[in-house]
Amino acid sequence: MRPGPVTVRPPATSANLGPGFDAFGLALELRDEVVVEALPEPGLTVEVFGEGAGDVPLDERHLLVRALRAGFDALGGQPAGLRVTCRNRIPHGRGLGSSSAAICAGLTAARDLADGGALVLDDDALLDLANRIEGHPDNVAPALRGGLTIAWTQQDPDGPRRAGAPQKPDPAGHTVRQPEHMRAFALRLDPVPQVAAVAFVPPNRLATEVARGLLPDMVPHRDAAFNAGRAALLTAALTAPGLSAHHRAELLHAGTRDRLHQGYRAAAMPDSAALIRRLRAEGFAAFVSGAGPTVLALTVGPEWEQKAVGYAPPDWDVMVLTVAGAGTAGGAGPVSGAVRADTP
Ligand SMILES: Nc1ncnc2c1ncn2[C@@H]1O[C@H](COP(=O)(O)OP(=O)(O)O)[C@@H](O)[C@H]1O
Ligand SMILES: N[C@@H](CCOP(=O)(O)O)C(=O)O
Repeated sequence: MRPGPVTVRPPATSANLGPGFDAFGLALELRDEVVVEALPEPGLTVEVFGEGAGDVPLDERHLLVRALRAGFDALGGQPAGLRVTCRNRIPHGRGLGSSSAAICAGLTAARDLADGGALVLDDDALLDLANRIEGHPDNVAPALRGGLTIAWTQQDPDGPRRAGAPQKPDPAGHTVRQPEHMRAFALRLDPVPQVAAVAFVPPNRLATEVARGLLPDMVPHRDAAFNAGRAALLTAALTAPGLSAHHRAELLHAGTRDRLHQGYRAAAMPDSAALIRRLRAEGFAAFVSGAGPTVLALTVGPEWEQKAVGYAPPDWDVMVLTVAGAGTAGGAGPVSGAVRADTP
């Protein structure tokens, strides 16, 4: 174990993007900053500045600490003591992936502090472990890989024998929500550089767990078929080169329609639903970011960004965000994934 400190900067992420429920995710250039140090003396110190300060627990229940512990468990051992400093900018409980950012930051920091960490917990194992903690892969995939990601889970023939996979939930509750044999995978794509996102963040929160509870067990076949087609269209609208801005905006608008989750959740976020209707009527590719209540509009250039910003309700925050890790898909270097770690 190295003492560090290690600094990790996980990005915000927007999941679903309309039709890609639990599959699509986009990394956004809005980052928390976390510094983690392994100490020789026992003890845990957690400091939080910015988002979540005075709100999140400062002990072993802290989400990032739980991820650190799960990471160290997978890597073979815990350090004697830990000091964690969080400077948070990603809003909590708004659908911008704050929990995924914390989980991915914790796991990445644990891996960076462990000698030979990347050999035991490679990028694929890290994604899988992050998904086990978060419970769905669509935020952790872009947080770790950057850009636009399509994530999925499938049965793992190696099951619990696979390196890095926790054998069972440990007594301290270090979280294993996914069934042991379902493994997470992700494909990373690069949206064209003109694409950015305008995030409209309301003052109220909606916990993802609560929003997931609003979804039905079954959906009509025609709705599933509708979403499958729109999801395929959205992938092309985000990544196909050579389209005019006008044509791309039209395809993004059609490609962000959804019938599988937003309608079922609308009653829990009526102001977001109303803003989406307004933006879509003006031609913007607007949808609920993750489980909400943030609204995201995909844009195709500065004029679209400026026009979209004008629709922000008075007491909401509005941010124009570029895609995090854009242009580095498959590339080498510290920003090839979206979580950036600096070790001295
Ligand atoms: N940086 C963080 N540090 C500690 N806990 C966090 C952090 N980010 C998120 N959380 C926990 O996750 C909760 C939000 O998760 P969730 O409901 O999934 O919303 P989000 O869409 O922001 O991910 C917070 O209320 C907090 O308990
Ligand atoms: N697919 C999930 C995404 C949740 O994202 P979050 O940022 O709100 O945690 C869902 O829609 O439940």
